[in-house]
Amino acid sequence: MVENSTQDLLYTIVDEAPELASASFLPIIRKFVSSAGITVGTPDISLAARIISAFPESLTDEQRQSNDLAALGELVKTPAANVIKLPNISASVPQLVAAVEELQAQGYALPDYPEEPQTDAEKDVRARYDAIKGSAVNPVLREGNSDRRAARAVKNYAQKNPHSMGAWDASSQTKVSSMPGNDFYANEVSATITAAQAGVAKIEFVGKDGAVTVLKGAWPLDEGTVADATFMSARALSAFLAEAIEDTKKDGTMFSLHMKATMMKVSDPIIFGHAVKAWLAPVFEQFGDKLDALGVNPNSGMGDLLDRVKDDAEIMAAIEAVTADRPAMYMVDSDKGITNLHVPSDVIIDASMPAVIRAGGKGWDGAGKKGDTNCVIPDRCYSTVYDETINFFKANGALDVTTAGAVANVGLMAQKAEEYGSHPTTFEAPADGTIRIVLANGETLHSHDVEGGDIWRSCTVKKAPIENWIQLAMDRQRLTGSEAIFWLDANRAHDAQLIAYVKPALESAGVADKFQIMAPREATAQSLKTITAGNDSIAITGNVLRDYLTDLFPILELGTSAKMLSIVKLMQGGGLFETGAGGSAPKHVQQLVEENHLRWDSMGEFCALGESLNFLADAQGNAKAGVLGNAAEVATQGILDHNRSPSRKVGEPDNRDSHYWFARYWAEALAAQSDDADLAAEFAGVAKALADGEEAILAELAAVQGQPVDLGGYYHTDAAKTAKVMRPSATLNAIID
Ligand SMILES: NC(=O)C1=CN([C@@H]2O[C@H](COP(=O)(O)OP(=O)(O)OC[C@H]3O[C@@H](n4cnc5c(N)ncnc54)[C@H](OP(=O)(O)O)[C@@H]3O)[C@@H](O)[C@H]2O)C=CC1
Ligand SMILES: O=C(O)CCC(=O)C(=O)O
Ligand SMILES: [Mg+2]
Repeated sequence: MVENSTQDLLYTIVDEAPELASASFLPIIRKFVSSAGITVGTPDISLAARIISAFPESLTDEQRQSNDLAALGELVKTPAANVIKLPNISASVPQLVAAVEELQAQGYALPDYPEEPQTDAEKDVRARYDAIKGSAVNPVLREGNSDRRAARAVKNYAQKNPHSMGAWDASSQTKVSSMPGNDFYANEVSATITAAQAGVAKIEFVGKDGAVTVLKGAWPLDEGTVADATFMSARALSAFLAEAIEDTKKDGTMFSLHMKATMMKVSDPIIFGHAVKAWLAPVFEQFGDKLDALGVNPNSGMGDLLDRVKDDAEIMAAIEAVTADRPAMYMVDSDKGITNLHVPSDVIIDASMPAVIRAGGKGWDGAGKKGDTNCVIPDRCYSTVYDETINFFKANGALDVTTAGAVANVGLMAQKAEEYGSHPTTFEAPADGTIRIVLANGETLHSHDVEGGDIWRSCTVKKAPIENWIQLAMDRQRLTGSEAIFWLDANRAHDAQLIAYVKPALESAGVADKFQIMAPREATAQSLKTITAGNDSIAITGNVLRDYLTDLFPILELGTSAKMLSIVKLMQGGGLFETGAGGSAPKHVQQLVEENHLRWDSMGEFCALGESLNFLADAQGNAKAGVLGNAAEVATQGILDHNRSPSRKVGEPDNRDSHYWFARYWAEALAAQSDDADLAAEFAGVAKALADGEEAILAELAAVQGQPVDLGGYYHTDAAKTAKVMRPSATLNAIID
């Protein structure tokens, strides 16, 4: 990516819906910013590109691609970084395998994903694929803490144009179920590394026979790092899941499981696998050996399992019998029979729980019927947030969007903070024994007795990111004057260590009276009360709650997290501007392919673009960039004022129409400003052409909808075919190109 790193602005190439949107929007951006001499690079961090770049030796010269993610990971550690980052796929194993198969079918001689690697060569292939799996991009790029909030204009728009919300009533049977104990919450221990303890540590497993296996060596722990260890008992988890299924049946509700198998790529697929086994327990008991022989891995989900056993009538009959006896199950797509347990990447807690809550506590069952659901979230570290939210709405009714205030977030995220950085230090205990952290000085920091199958993990967060996060919180509070709450639980080992950083920092800055420290449950209740009264709150949280709350509150307040401003102030001075707080919306691609309508809302891209251009103006003293940035903000406002966001339904304006309008408002704002006469003169012509072409352009965009389209791939689409689909207006293209 030598070439990208010298560009003024980097706009990432990703996957699925946001990438389709880029096919239409990027040419517009390029045209506008080139007038200010701003160059745009496009580092490719898509799942397909990351796979391709990992196996150069298997590919032809033409097929090979550079490792743009690694280069970008270096760039974000420099003040020069100015990156607009769109959401990308964090792949589960079934998605990774599907992407590899698609590339193979396109002629890429990639190795298969080895399910059970035996030889050294297979182990090497597996290690390369494992590095691509799960949340492999965001932790690399997020070299700063997170500032996510709704721009004022976006919030005003939502209050004036409330989205639909399901009603909540006190008789709702929807609830959250979590383990009573022996989970990550119960077993957590934590310490802050002292100077005497700093150095290269290791994680060891000690068997009952005293034999020591190093699970992770060469593990540097710096002074000031908060280092935790905890585990979830596999036995307790299985018992809990079996009970939760029975309990759901008694309630007459539907069973749903909410977790983050993508970001927590080691622990959560295992937990997910336990749920698959619990659901089909009698089948696993009776046919365990056969299932093994067929290569069934419950962690990959029911979809993979069914695919492997479909020709075995006996097993299929047993599955049918168990299913008939189970409660209803929460569906991802009831029309297609895709259940909650189909693949670990379909139900992702940050998006899935808010969707249930926004709908008034409702999910959809296999018959396509709406109903109450038992939301199973095994671990208690954060489940209390959802439990409290549900209790609040049962007691108070749904949020009134027209008057509600906003919850912004300041999230501790930098340098692979906390749980989301823990996959290299998460292990399934190989047998009964002890797992311990041994420090450079020989001291044992933490030690747990475990049983085979228990999920043990260590999470760390470094000192500089913690201090930067507290500073960012103080800045945001000072700028807004809002209520500000550190969501930290004094009774949780990790949080207690953070509180030991937070309290003295606030006191020495003389602002302790401006902040509160509350456990997640209490903070949830307090924040909901605050926004219900029409006031704002800042949630200052760790990395997991950053993720969860920046979907939960925006989805309740704005109807979607796609409209969020999502700024990562890089610790070395650069800027990373994420677009919205949501994901890559696979359902939107499906709709485009079936009926050529893309309902993806680019509001996140619009907001990020304005921020990035204004950042560039400051960083490079490029006044023209500032003029473009201010005009982009006016255009964003125009989209809101004139209701130009995409509609959900085929035949109505979609994502492409919104890009036309954005270009038009952007050009008009540039023509109208008086800070830069050259830009005003140039864009007066563009604005006129766009206005004159309005009727033709909108007609050309509307004409293509309603028919299926071919993108030449899913994970690795054909660029020419995609451009053809996403840029169907010859009149618009003639103005832009
Ligand atoms: N920053 C990142 O890189 C992130 C990546 N991801 C990845 O994205 C994928 C999908 O994740 P998932 O949990 O399904 O979450 P998504 O946020 O992609 O989808 C959930 C739903 O939110 C709505 N939505 C999200 N974004 C938009 C948008 N811009 N415009 C309109 N509606 C939107 C859609 O609702 P509806 O269908 O009702 O229209 C969508 O189905 C996964 O691979 C995940 O790992 C997830 C989060 C962040
Ligand atoms: O990295 C991921 O897998 C998802 C990121 C995410 O959900 C978020 O940052 O909000
Ligand atoms: Mg998220």
